[in-house]
Amino acid sequence: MNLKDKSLLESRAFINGAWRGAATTFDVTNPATGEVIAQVADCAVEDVKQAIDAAHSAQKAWAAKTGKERAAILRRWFDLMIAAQDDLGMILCAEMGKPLAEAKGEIAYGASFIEWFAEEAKRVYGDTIPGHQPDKRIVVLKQPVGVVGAITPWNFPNAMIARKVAPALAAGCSFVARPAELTPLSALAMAVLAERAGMPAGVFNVVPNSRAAEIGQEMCANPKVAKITFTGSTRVGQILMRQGADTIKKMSLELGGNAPFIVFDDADLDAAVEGAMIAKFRNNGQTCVCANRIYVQDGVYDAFTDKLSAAIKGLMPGNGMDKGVTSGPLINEAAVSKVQEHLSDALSKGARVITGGNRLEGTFFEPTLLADVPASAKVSREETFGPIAPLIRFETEDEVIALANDTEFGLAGYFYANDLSRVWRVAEAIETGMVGINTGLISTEVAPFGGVKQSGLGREGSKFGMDDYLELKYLCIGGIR
Ligand SMILES: NC(=O)C1=CN([C@@H]2O[C@H](COP(=O)(O)OP(=O)(O)OC[C@H]3O[C@@H](n4cnc5c(N)ncnc54)[C@H](OP(=O)(O)O)[C@@H]3O)[C@@H](O)[C@H]2O)C=CC1
Ligand SMILES: O=C(O)[C@H](O)CS(=O)(=O)O
Repeated sequence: MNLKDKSLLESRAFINGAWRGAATTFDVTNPATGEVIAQVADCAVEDVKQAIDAAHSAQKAWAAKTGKERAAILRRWFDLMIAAQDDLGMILCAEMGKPLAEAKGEIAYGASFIEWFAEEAKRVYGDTIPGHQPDKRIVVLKQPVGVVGAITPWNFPNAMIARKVAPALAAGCSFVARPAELTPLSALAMAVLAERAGMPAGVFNVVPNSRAAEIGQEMCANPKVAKITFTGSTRVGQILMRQGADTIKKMSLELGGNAPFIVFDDADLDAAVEGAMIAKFRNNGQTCVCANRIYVQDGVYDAFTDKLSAAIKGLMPGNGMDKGVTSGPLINEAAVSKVQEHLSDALSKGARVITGGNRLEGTFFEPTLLADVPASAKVSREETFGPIAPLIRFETEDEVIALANDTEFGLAGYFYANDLSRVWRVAEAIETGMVGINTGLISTEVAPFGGVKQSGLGREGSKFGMDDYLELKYLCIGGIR
């Protein structure tokens, strides 16, 4: 990697403000080439316990700082991340595979949460409530929950940590981050810059490791951990909830999705195609808010199919470091297998390939458009997490709402329509935490990101994002004469 600042490529753990190796290391490979790009300290449970102890020791002093003092450090961290955007993007592209431009975009997206919550840190307002008796005065305080344990996924190795650590630190919490084994380098680079920003020792800790389950067990069981924040599959979210039950751990969970993307007869088809391309193929289809199934109303089905097919043919899979590349590799063999499973299942149930459908070298896969997909196909019921766009034809609004909601997931949904009454009817009827209306890109730091049903608990980003890291304390003051 041709970095301007080579010190950003860190392979040690960051615990209590110090960099440390471990007894063993694990390899981090570039998914586009298979080359080993780093050998990273493989933290043991004992290391994680020490990180939790450090976070616990540091938290009270961190919370005792004023919101403005915490904000100043977070703001410096933001400034340093933006100044290092090119290097951080290159590290992210190398370990995760997304195209360099998209990786740099993720750095800006992740940094935007740090900027946003640096501002929110000064505005943790409580309440006063009129007393229920003449001598009573009531005040409601908001206080930080304490030590936060975080487990994050490989698909957004910078932004998924930033979206959690920023509100946590702004609220006065301390933080132990365990990044995905596949992509720890972005988290470690964030720690390099946190140290430079003047983050006190123990406030932010990063413990890379190759055995996620044991770290999750420790974080869930350790009484010094007040809260778990997790982004990943619903399966793992369920494991963490079970494990956290014994200590009533607070949980913020951003889990799996199965986003419907609906094109009505009155849609602007060119806008709908543009939105479908973003919602389906951003990060090569490896996002929890990707359009997983595309419903197209009868009257525009053929025209939309032709337009979308033409747009998909313009995508260029390849090494994310190369100019012009629009889609990187899938993250690993398991991801390729899931895509192939969904493809063959759909074809066996009558779907047709309009474009794509082939595995390429390594873990690259052609961006694929399927037509005439039945609602019973796996690709419309399970999260594909890859570059397959399945088209499902529908006739009526009621029919497509029922289809869209027929899933245990409820993270994001999208639809294109211009009739105002229809927009309100569908927006209110769709069972998701977030709805894109005439847009395929909804992720921003200013709005509450999160799902309903089995897509998670809590919200990240926006003014609501602080709530997950704060506790209400009710003061009842009596004897006032
Ligand atoms: N909602 C979202 O934003 C995301 C959803 N997903 C969904 O999850 C599916 C699988 O993706 P994947 O990355 O494998 O997601 P996982 O849920 O398996 O992994 C997410 C994180 O959890 C860790 N983890 C895995 N098992 C455990 C465990 N028992 N206890 C504690 N932590 C654990 C992983 O570690 P490690 O990777 O090191 O094993 C990783 O850091 C995707 O197909 C997609 O459906 C995935 C990513 C993001
Ligand atoms: O985990 C994810 O897929 C992200 O939450 C998607 S987004 O925030 O970049 O939309």
